[in-house]
Amino acid sequence: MQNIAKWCILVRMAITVAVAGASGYAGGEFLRLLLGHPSYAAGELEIGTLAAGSSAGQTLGEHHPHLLPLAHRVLAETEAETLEDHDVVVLGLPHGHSAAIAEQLGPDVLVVDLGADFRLSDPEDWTAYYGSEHSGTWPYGLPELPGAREALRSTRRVAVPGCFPTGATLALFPAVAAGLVDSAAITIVSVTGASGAGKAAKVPMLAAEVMGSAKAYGVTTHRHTPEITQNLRAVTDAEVSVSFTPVLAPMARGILTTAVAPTTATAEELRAVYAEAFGDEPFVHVLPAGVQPMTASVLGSNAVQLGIEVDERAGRAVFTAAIDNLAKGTAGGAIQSMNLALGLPETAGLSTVGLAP
Ligand SMILES: NC(=O)C1=CN([C@@H]2O[C@H](COP(=O)(O)OP(=O)(O)OC[C@H]3O[C@@H](n4cnc5c(N)ncnc54)[C@H](OP(=O)(O)O)[C@@H]3O)[C@@H](O)[C@H]2O)C=CC1
Ligand SMILES: CC(=O)N[C@@H](CCC(=O)OP(=O)(O)O)C(=O)O
Repeated sequence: MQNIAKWCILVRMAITVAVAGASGYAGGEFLRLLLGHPSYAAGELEIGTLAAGSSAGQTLGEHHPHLLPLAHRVLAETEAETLEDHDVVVLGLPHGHSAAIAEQLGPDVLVVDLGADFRLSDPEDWTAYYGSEHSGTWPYGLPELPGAREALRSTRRVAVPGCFPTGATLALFPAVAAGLVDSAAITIVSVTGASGAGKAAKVPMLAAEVMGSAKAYGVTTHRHTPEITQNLRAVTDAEVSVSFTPVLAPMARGILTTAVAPTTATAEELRAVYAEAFGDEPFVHVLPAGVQPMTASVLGSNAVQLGIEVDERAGRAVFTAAIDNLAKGTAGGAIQSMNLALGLPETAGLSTVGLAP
């Protein structure tokens, strides 16, 4: 699979990509990024079937008027028959819908699942938080996690991380791996924009309800808690316990995570560990001491901005992370993993330049 890109170029065939859930936020953002991908511009990557659910038969332009070059494309039914015969199939479907499609796609097809179905390795966690039977576990699409990049290079199945776990994991794992924080007492609060809920959320997300107000939700029960815990357990033998609270804020995109854990380390010690972990990472930027990340700086980009401070009076490390939930938190992370799995440059089609103000 790694050589698919090379092979396609050699025989002058384009890599074909199908997107299910194309009418949704995540599918739409994946297409936006694909339209800016250098392989698409070079004619080496083609956008094939675009599929949806209730919107099948409508044009993409009715849902994503900003995706002008694809606006005329008619959305197909989401069935294995409409998606097979592509080199890459991206699934931007609600939870629980990916397995039935994926199992009908051949083992040579690179399937990139933007949903949660294949992220968790513990079936009990899955059933406890999602209430259905576990479908399985695929390589996790967070290349910055130790060992993940290597696994992604040789895979034909990718489980793209949840948007909150992306920011929280990157904010915490170097300190947890180095044993510099008490991983049994981690508290995470993430402020998120409304697009995280998907366009299907409708009523609780109407402008009248979201604008001018902020509200915690999923308190003590959010399904990203086991995903964050799983990621941190992968880098330490110490106990890991995470309390996670998301807060809905009146913005369209972006997640600002604040993760706090007891520490006896100094900020300098923590910074040295993060410099080592992320020094060669193209998308993760540790900000200078005293400078705090903000979501506006990363909007539309695949960048992750991290802040690292120690509250010496309280004996706690305070990590902050800003991502765009639809970019690095979903579609950008998916493109990054797709690039790795296809043998393309990892950063192709992905910007680190945000859209501000
Ligand atoms: N939004 C975000 O920030 C993030 C989203 N994700 C994940 O990405 C996936 C998509 O989310 P998002 O785009 O936000 O959601 P949306 O509600 O915006 O889009 C959902 C998409 O799935 C389609 N769909 C819904 N039901 C079915 C069905 N039964 N069969 C086929 N297609 C169906 C919809 O088509 P139609 O409208 O035509 O019915 C639409 O294209 C989810 O698993 C989500 O958890 C992951 C990380 C972040
Ligand atoms: C604002 C909002 O509602 N956000 C969503 C995050 C969705 C997401 O990123 O992740 P999944 O792929 O795991 O659904 C939520 O809290 O459920």
